[in-house]
Amino acid sequence: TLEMPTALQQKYALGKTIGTGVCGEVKFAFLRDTMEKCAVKIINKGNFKSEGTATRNAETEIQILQRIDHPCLMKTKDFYQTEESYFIVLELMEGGELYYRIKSKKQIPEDVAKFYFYQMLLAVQYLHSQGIIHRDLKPENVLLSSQEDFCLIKVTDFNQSRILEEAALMRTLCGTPSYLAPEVFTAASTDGYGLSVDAWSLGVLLFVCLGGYPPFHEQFGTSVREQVLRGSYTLLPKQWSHISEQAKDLVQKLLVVDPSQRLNIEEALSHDWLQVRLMYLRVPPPQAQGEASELQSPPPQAQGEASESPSSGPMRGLS
Ligand SMILES: C/C(=N\NC(=N)N)c1ccc2[nH]c(C(=O)Nc3ccc4cc[nH]c4c3)cc2c1
Repeated sequence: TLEMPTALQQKYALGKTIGTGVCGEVKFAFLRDTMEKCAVKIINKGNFKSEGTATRNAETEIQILQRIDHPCLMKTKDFYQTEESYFIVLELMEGGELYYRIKSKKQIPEDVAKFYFYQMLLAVQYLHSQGIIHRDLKPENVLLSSQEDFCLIKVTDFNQSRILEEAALMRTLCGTPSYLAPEVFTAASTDGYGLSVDAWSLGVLLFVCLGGYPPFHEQFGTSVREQVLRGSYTLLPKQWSHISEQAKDLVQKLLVVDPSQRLNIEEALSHDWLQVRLMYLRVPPPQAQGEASELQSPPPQAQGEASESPSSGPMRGLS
């Protein structure tokens, strides 16, 4: 059985396991004195093969979890550790993992997928502004705040994340640059690749939300590695025929093999698919020339958008 820190037991009552991952599980819990619900992610140190990287990853992750502050990123409420495990207390996301929402619903309605994807973009835009590459964006690491379709999402699991080693890169650039390879200047981090890896993963996430199946999968013949390296995927008509051209355009501009040609987060946020169009601005058909475009009275709930200009910026209220 798992040895729990007494301090954790005193402060929190732990309940059943609500999620299991590669490196641990998530348990339901509540704060004893306020009965506030939360989730405890238990990360086993033991099953880390190479002692070195794992502990460094975990330390980086804890550092990131305690440092980030954004509505679409999971924040740590408390942290404990024992010899063999880390215990991270987090906000409880009642809707569970996006992974199960996709699994049960197959395809997510396009406007719901847009709402989720917009929040993922804001979360990753914030991470990148903090010099953090997530590197492991997948449906298991996107959590939903409720069972509702239009709910808030939070991105989590920074185990693979890297903080751009500005310092290391600066030290490198201090030396004589004449022997430095070009990619060292362009690499946003010392690992030789940059922020663009997250844009690719977001493309895969958007594909799965809209299409209900993954773009790259071992059942499609060649190895997933081959499919990814070639950027070869198929938009099956059955699933994609009713998806808008703009949504497909955004997916295709993210799933680009050459990172320099791939959309970055800012460009994705400015893509047409994510701009809010005034749904109720009706322009008369061409033959009715001269007639001013009439503005129907907006539906009550859209009141807030009434003031937006037709080419309004991205969805407001979340950024
Ligand atoms: C911080 C972290 N991972 N870090 C590492 N793997 N090193 C992580 C990963 C996955 C996670 N999943 C959750 C989480 O709240 N999951 C979850 C799963 C199922 C249900 C059902 C209702 N609420 C749920 C929440 C928190 C969480 C934190």
